[in-house]
Amino acid sequence: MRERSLRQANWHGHVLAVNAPAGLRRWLTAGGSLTAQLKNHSDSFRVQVLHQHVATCLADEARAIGLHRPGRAWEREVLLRCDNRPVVFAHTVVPMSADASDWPLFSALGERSLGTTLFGDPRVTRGTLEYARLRAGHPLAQRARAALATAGHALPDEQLLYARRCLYRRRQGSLLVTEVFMPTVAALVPRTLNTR
Ligand SMILES: C=C(O[C@@H]1C=C(C(=O)O)C=C[C@H]1O)C(=O)O
Repeated sequence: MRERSLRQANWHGHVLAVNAPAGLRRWLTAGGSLTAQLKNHSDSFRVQVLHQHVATCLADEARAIGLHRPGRAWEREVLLRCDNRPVVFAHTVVPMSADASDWPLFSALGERSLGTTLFGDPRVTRGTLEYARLRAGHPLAQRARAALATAGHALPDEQLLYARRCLYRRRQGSLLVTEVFMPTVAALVPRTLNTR
């Protein structure tokens, strides 16, 4: 049981349940596209693709994407960088049952933001946001730390990581986006005259 609890998070429907610091809470609860928000808080924004491949989905996301147990899914993991500093580790899964017509742009995204294909598409519906504080043993916390360490921005082991996830649907397909926010995101400042 202990092993299971370390590798799975308690996802809550209300951000206050995870007791996130105020500076993070506003990001966790921000509506609309995270990409658009981050672009408005930086002079340069980049999606660094870590990988996009077939993998076994995580234990605490199987049911969310309609699987009875962890199974194969398309998995995309990226670091979102503001002014070249990684601020969000994002993990997206699409069940293999989805076909190309459900998410026509997903497989060829490259360094384009997934958000640009979700927001503005009238066929996409967005579910409710869920929030969690990830223990150090959660696979997404481990992957986020590894990605940050590789990028030269290692986090102390005791650093708490807060995440949110949201289920998107389009035609017969589902797509689950989980975003792990780095503490540095709280220091971003809006660009008031951003004309991009
Ligand atoms: C869902 C969005 O797309 C963002 C970009 C992602 C990507 O390119 O893989 C993943 C998650 C998001 O942080 C968004 O911008 O809101």
